[in-house]
Amino acid sequence: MPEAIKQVRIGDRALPPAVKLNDVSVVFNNFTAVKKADLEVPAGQFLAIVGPTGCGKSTLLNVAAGLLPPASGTCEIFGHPLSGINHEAGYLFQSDSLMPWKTAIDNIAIGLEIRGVKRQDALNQSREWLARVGLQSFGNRYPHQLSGGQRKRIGLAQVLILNPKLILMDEPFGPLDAQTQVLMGDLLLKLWSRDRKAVMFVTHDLEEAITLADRVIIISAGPASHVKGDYLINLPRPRNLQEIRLTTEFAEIHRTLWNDLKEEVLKAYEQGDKS
Ligand SMILES: Nc1ncnc2c1ncn2[C@@H]1O[C@H](COP(=O)(O)OP(=O)(O)OP(=O)(O)O)[C@@H](O)[C@H]1O
Repeated sequence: MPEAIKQVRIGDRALPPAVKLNDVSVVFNNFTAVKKADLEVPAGQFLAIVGPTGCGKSTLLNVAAGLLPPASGTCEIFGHPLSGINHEAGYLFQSDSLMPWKTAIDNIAIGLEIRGVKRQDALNQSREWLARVGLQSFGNRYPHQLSGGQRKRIGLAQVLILNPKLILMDEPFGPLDAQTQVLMGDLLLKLWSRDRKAVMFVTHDLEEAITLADRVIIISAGPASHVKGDYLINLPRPRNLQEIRLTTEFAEIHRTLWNDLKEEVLKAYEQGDKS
């Protein structure tokens, strides 16, 4: 196994993890989507979850978000059992969550206003976030007047302005073209490295997972998915996502993880052929 990765042992850390899934199973009607999954995300860790289509990546994220109660097993957030919505978490999903009738600056400010922050203070903070995501001169535009990548940047600011202790992302850059995906990844890492919140980042893209994350877990093909592989990624930070893909270390990590993932992808295809 290359030096830049190593297998992770779960359960030997001192601080309460941001997320701890213990023996979690999720059942939809009679279909067991996830079976007895164990997973810890330590505070401050950027964790990427990869696996073949339909393996249960979003399901695990939805359990951590408190949107989906497990049929059995437990979910703890920073050491406390989760019941109902996870209020420590901010979410960024594949689809835009911007309000079409509000300008960019108002879309970013809305979460603070809902929390009772005075409008002027919320707008001032929103302006700072517009600058951080490189859109300072786009504050008065409505979502339909922005590109897909610009809308994503507003969405990112909308989440981060609320300063969540945990960030949950479900293929957030999936709909973007390849170049914009890389630029968004660089921006995400730049913002994340300021205060290193815990992140659960779901993606089907192994390259994206390795370049962004401190740790990558591989989920087995469904049904009854579980955590199959768990790897720490010791690539140096700060990272330039375009350049890091060209390194020997990246190639070695990719080869190792792909060997693990490939089998599950093939299983998922076979199951798809039979259905
Ligand atoms: N509400 C639901 N009712 C019934 N089955 C569901 C429901 N939500 C998800 N599933 C099933 O559970 C399994 C896991 O779904 P999930 O969306 O978590 O997979 P995923 O790994 O995120 O997939 P993808 O990469 O394609 O987005 C799939 O077989 C899916 O069809």
